[in-house]
Amino acid sequence: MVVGVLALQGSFNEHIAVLKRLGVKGVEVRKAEQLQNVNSLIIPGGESTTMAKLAEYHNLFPALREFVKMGKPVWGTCAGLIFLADRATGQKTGGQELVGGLDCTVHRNFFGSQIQSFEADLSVPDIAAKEGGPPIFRGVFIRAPAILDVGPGVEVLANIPVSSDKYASSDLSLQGQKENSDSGKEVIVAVRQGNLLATAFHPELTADNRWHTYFLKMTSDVGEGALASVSTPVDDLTSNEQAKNDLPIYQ
Ligand SMILES: NC(=O)CC[C@H](N)C(=O)O
Repeated sequence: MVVGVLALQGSFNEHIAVLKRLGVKGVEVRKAEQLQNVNSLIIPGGESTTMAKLAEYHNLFPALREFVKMGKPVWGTCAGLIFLADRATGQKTGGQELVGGLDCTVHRNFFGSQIQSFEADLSVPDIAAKEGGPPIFRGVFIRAPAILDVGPGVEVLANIPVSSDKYASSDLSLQGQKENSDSGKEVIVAVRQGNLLATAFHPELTADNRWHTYFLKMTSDVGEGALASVSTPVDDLTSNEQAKNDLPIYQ
């Protein structure tokens, strides 16, 4: 199994490091033809406008769309989620080209600027049921997007509560979003739609491999034969501070 990681900009090295930890070959993808040699693709976090400009420059969009249409597994983290969304709000003037395929509306900078980045515990029972370990996952949100609405074919994997002022200023109140049990408001931060997986946060910056092992199983389900044994150590689920400190500052 070979997993491609779009390597135009952003945290592609961190994803490749996790794949290596799991004994899987991760290859940097910068050209359309390289997509022919990978079973699945991770689109990393970074800065989606910059990434889109680079993808346009390298004429990657047609090949990326084709890859999605062929039913190959694609996982977008953060800026990668924005890439996969059919609809985006909060874009820079003129917007940006998207790969699309994921029936949802994403708000590019829902949680605010760089200094409003944060970490939070997320309840993701579906992934824990498949990958083992506790139902709580650490979410590292760096200038993160959020999903404002999803189509009927999209499975919501994780939500996060948001303050009522944030909620009121985001047009969500107009869209009849779900209220959680404490009668607070919440937004969607992880989804799956068939071959597409998307997270608004950065699992590659934690020591918890379960999002990656889940994606590798999506890859082996589609690809050739059984997945080489992939371990899921769940004894140390703390954030990888070093990896986070090494991240470039997104603008
Ligand atoms: N960490 C990230 O990938 C941030 C994404 C950023 N909000 C963007 O628009 O691209």
